[in-house]
Amino acid sequence: MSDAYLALETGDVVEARARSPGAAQGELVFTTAYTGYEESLTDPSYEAQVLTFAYPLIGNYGVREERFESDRVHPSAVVARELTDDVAEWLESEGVPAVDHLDTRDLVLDIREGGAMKVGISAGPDASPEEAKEQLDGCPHMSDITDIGAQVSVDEPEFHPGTGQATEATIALVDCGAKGSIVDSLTARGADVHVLPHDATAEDVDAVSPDLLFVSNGPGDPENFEATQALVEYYAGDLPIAGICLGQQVVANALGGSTEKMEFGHRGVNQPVRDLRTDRVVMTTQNHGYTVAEPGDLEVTQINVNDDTPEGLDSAELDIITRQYHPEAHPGPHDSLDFFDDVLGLCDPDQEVALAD
Ligand SMILES: NC(=O)CC[C@H](N)C(=O)O
Repeated sequence: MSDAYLALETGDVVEARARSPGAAQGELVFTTAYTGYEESLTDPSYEAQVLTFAYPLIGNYGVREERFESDRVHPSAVVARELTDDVAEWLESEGVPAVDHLDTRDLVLDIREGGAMKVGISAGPDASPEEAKEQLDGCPHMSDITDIGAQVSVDEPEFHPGTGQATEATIALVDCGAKGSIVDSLTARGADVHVLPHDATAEDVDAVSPDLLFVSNGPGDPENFEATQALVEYYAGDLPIAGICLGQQVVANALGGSTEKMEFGHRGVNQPVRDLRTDRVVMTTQNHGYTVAEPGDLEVTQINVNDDTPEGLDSAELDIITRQYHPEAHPGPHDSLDFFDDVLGLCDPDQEVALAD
């Protein structure tokens, strides 16, 4: 007998095995990543989503805290063909429902055909299809979760001193749900990083006298990060600006561009990206469900090889550089780590960074 149920927006109820009990709701998405499950599960960008792993076995190299991207698990529930005991016990200790022993190939095809959809989950000894359907009925649309930034951002500024030697830059990093690896990539190159709340004001930014404003990754609809967008509007042209993933989207929205929801997004560790200036293709890690539709004052410098969506935006005039993918990704690939050298180059008036106009 099954002890877990997933109620989908298609009307189907899928039976599964409970590995961590509880009821949950969220936007059902899938990642094709075959490695990096600890990083994915602690990535704040997965807040309010139910993460399905397309790769069939998750947990085969254990659970180690030093690989975490934040201090908690962010998906509201986890779905896989087979979860190891290590991962199931970790998710149970975090109170995050998890299910396995279902055909995740079918689920991924449902998402590919129907788009990212809402799901309700009921798992454990008292689980029922009715409870799963109640969860589904109560699940909000991702774009309606207007306070999602507050759920993942620091409440107070935090300071992370540089550990490397390459630069003496000071960065104001607006935390919209930042992955630890972004801060680490900057401090490892010597930058002092002030992590500021998502709703930081210009006074908060001025208080740390930064050389550059950095907008982090984060969950949900970029249009719900109004305070962060206002900061970018305020500083554009006066301070160099960089961003990753949600950061790219917020920067585009601030500079006359627009964003839109994708059908099922890009989530995986082998997304090919072409640089339009060099024709070089790099492999990238991605996790996003929205995309820049119009780049506004920025120029599209990199595109996704699969669907031509913007992956990199620049402005030489405004000293802005953003990426839709994750150059900092662990365990990799690390093809695009030089992004951070370009970002820090923008802080140094003696350094030439070749940006598109
Ligand atoms: N990783 C991210 O920053 C994701 C950005 C945004 N929440 C999206 O899904 O598109």
